Amino acid sequence: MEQLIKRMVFESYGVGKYYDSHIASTTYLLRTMKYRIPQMGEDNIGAEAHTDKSFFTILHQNGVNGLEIKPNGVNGLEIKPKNGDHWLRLQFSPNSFLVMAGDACLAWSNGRIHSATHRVMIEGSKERYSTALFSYHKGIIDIPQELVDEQHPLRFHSFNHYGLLGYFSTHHSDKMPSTANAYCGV
Ligand SMILES: O=C(O)CCC(=O)C(=O)O
Ligand SMILES: [Fe+2]
Repeated sequence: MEQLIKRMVFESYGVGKYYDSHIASTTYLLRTMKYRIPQMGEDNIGAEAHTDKSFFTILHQNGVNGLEIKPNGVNGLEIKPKNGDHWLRLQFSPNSFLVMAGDACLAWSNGRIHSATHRVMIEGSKERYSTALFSYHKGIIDIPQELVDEQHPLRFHSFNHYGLLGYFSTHHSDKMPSTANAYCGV
């Protein structure tokens, strides 16, 4: 599924010729999460607000909602609100998968594909389970020159995806909302 979506994205941006070499260097991490019901006195934050550092994340959940997306700054999606400072709770059926762009995709696309800020809030009386497939890239990710033009001046330099992960693990803080900008922003 990740590869199919990547092919669709690459082809829709007219850069399908880079797809094969990109896939050849793609790596994956599969992680399952259990969010238990908060005990008395605990807050209900399952995962703090963040953007993923992956290229893509594909999420599946056990029918218990809780994932919330901050629509602030989303371009071109119909969910753009007048006041972008609230959280949208996602409701997706137990047999669906959610595909989200991460910071590597944001940089690769020269800022055209948004990596949404999201968090997990646990409410109700059912434990939540989710499984996430994160895709990464071995080696350097180049920004396709076709995605740079007068309306979209170069925003990111070529970058090492594992380098971005390392940078995030040593530098992240609430005051630095975009790891991609800090690590490889122009
Ligand atoms: O459990 C979820 O739905 C999301 C988890 C998540 O955002 C993450 O692991 O990066
Ligand atoms: Fe995430």
